[in-house]
Amino acid sequence: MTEDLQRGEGKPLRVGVLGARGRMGAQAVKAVEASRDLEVVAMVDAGDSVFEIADAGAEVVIDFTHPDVVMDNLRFAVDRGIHAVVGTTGFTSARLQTLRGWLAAKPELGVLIAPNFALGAVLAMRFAQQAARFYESAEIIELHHNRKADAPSGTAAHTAKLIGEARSAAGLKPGPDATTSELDGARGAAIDGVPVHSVRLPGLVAHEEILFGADGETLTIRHDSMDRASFMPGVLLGVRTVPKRPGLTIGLENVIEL
Ligand SMILES: NC(=O)C1=CN([C@@H]2O[C@H](COP(=O)(O)OP(=O)(O)OC[C@H]3O[C@@H](n4cnc5c(N)ncnc54)[C@H](O)[C@@H]3O)[C@@H](O)[C@H]2O)C=CC1
Ligand SMILES: O=C(O)C1=N[C@H](C(=O)O)C[C@H](O)C1
Repeated sequence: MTEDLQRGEGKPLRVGVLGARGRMGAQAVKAVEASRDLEVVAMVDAGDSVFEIADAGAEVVIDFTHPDVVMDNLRFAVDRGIHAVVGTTGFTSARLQTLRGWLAAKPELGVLIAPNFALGAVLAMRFAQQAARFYESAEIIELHHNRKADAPSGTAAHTAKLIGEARSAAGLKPGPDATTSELDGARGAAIDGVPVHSVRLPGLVAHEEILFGADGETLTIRHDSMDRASFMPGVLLGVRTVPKRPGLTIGLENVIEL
């Protein structure tokens, strides 16, 4: 059965891409264009008018832009009743609260925010969440290309939050750590009690290592995206699913149902 028939409409879903000339946006445009059941109707980047998205009749918008502009983009999409699939980072709990408020006025609308669209990264986060209750001590190292705008990565921040929540649910506190003298930044940034270390190097794409330690053993969970192609199946799944998922969904794991 073709994807068109699966949608039961025979008409491709109309997609607008924000950040269309960026590293991720450009790949997303290609991936959507290669899908028979989807159609790119607007490509918008910095300096273009966001109104092009609405004027073109986009039903879903994909956002891979910048943490500084993503909330304005979402405000625009929600106001105009356009579903959104968001890969851009920078979602604090205050931002998510604001977004939930906007969506309350549009109960039919779906917004999916995924810290990472790569299947392996989603699995790594899930495995880390499962391991967290068995280990008091955990640290994260995230490694990315040197053009990345933000640190730590959205994926690392989300992973740390999942570990923190799993530990609290199990009644665990962060494990003993005798280091009392340190150069600023040497132990990374603490997120929910988990130290997160960021590496930026040309040659890298997107990588994460989650390390757990206990007496006499360590457990390392590692994921590597060597190519941005790794994100595209997740992005396409998000685009096809979001019109059927009203409200705010955070994390691709809720769409794949691991
Ligand atoms: N969730 C995921 O799986 C992934 C998320 N990301 C995130 O996606 C975001 C973008 O990453 P890259 O593509 O590597 O960055 P990039 O810098 O290559 O692309 C961003 C693009 O957005 C454009 N832009 C800036 N302001 C805009 C606006 N107001 N309207 C439309 N376009 C605008 C820029 O001109 C640029 O072309 C980052 O936050 C990054 O962390 C990146 C890879 C995977
Ligand atoms: O900027 C990137 O490249 C990536 N950003 C996302 C993040 O911050 O977690 C996802 C992935 O790590 C690639």
